[in-house]
Amino acid sequence: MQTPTISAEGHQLPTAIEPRNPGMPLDLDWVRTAQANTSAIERRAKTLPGRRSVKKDHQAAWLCKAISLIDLTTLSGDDSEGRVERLCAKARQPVRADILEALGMEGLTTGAVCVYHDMIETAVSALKGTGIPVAAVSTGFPAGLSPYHLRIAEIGESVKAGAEEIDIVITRRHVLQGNWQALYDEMKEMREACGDAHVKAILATGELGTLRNVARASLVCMMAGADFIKTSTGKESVNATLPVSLVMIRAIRDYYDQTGYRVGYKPAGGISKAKDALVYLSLIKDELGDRWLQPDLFRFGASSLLGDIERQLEHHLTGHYSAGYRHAMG
Ligand SMILES: O=C[C@H](O)COP(=O)(O)O
Repeated sequence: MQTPTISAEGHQLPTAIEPRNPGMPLDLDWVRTAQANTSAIERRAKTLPGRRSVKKDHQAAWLCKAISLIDLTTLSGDDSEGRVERLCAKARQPVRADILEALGMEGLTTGAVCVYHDMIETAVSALKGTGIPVAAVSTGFPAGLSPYHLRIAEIGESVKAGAEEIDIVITRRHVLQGNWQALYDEMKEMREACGDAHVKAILATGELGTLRNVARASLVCMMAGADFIKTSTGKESVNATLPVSLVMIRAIRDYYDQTGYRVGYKPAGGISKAKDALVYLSLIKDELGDRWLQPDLFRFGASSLLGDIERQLEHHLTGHYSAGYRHAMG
């Protein structure tokens, strides 16, 4: 991979902001013919971690790129204002100042901060003036089984509290029962409730049974206007995986080919190692191209990835990498 160019602000906004995905009528023929060749997908996914695709000279730049794409997350029952303020301080300055200075990356920030509704106001106030958006998980996260009208109302409350991005959870039952109309209607109403806020549709892929269901649910959510599709809440027993990512990324590519609209991708849950983040970036570059390696089209949902990236950047300056990282970097 070539060295990414990162602006002083750390946010690599595209020169021309494109229109958001407006969605389209539900196309059941397209949904029902969407397939996922499980064995081919799994074969390809197995080859990804071993690929040596980032040149050593470019390592630090790619790690900084990964930082700029993190939705720095805390989603715990014991979250407090103090914890969220510390998280926001980390989002504003993700890595030690001397490291950023040595790398010429002053001003680098994470892509966003992601919290529960109750912590939105704290996060908005801690991030004031930085341009870092607050994302809120919503709609009865993580199971999404609270009364429907309350799930819709929760979105409005979070937008009112200052969230610029809303991570909704879909009703898994609609996918498992093949009730694509119900999934479409739900997603569309949630999208509308977000108003100007961007909406990320969490599919909870670990609970959808098959890769084919993942492909179909991805398409339906995009048809209903999702700005991003996201793998997981981080609370399922299986969260982001490479096979699931391949299926979702290819659904995004098909949707772009058919409609001309770019939908973003957010793998989330269990991504905690710098070397894994680099595998994801390389996958996105291969399958979707450089345009998707921007914070408006790609995010990592992660609570502990930043710590490992910071360690690897420290080692970059001293020349001591961990074995796994060295292997991923080639
Ligand atoms: O959306 C983000 C995930 O909940 C974060 O999961 P994680 O704690 O495994 O990084």
